[in-house]
Amino acid sequence: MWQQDGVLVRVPASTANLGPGFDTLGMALNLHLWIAMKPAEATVIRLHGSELAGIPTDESNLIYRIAHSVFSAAGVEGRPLEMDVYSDIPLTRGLGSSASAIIGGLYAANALIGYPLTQEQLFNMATLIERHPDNVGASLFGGIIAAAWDGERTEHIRIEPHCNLSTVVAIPQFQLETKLARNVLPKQVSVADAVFNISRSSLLVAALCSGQFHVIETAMRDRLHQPYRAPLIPGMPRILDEATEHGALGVALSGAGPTLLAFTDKRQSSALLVSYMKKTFLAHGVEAKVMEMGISREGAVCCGTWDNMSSVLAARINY
Ligand SMILES: Nc1ncnc2c1ncn2[C@@H]1O[C@H](COP(=O)(O)OP(=O)(O)OP(=O)(O)O)[C@@H](O)[C@H]1O
Ligand SMILES: N[C@@H](CCO)C(=O)O
Repeated sequence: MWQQDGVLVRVPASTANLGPGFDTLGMALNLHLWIAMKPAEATVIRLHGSELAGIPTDESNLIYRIAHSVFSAAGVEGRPLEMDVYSDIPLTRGLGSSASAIIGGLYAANALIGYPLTQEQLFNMATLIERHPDNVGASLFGGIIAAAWDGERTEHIRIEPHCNLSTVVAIPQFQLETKLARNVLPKQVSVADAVFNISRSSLLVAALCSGQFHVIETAMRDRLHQPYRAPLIPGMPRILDEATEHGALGVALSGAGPTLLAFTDKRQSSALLVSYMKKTFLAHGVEAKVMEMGISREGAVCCGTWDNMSSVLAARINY
């Protein structure tokens, strides 16, 4: 049952909420985490690239612990693992790094023992760990995900992204932990704010399904989390107000932030938007990497065996 040659798994980053769909909407992005995993005599974890600084390389490693939860859920006796991990996804920026690690650990371990668990089981396990289904759903299934979680089970529908839809992301150089950005949220909201978000979120899903881009500006507005998180991110209110004047279809905080994500139409240049977001963040004292980023239609995939990791590393960091 164990794949002795090991597995190589690739998982996309993700953006959550898309404005009004707090803890509900997620979308996969073209930035990736790679995990090579195989059974070994003793545990060895090697991290590659500059994005994983500070992540533990002993058995407290999140991916390692998650892999063992799969063996236990599948009724398989756990074994030590040799793992190589490389990531393009910056940590604690609102691009779903923790969700990609959770999905990567679940998916790689399940592949390593011959796929005893279904995708739905992996999704339920991932949501239980992350406590909301938006990022993990997007990383697992790719595309755009609308999901609901009742504390045990998740239901989701995957929406195929429209062929003309793309994004620009502005990634500030500072970190913001999701835990901190959730702690600033109110415990209760008004009916007026709840209705505001339900209407925008419904409109956004309809727009994404039907390709009616003209409503995205209105449909990405939010009153449940962005106003409370804005003081943590200098420049955010101005960019949310003005980005559509510079070519964005709509704009929102990506996940818990600090990254901002704008939807764009591929048929139009996004150069003006990129320079506007960069300059505006800078005017508020924030260095940010701003770039066009495609939507990943593919979720987590097994893309080879252990040996194939060397070519991933050679291509990504010139080993
Ligand atoms: N590849 C990885 N391996 C192990 N742990 C990871 C990995 N990627 C992320 N993590 C853990 O997840 C933490 C970041 O999670 P956090 O939820 O704060 O941010 P995020 O997932 O990047 O952002 P968001 O949830 O807003 O999209 C890291 O500090 C680290 O503990
Ligand atoms: N929906 C989550 C995404 C970040 O993990 C939030 O906004 O807190």
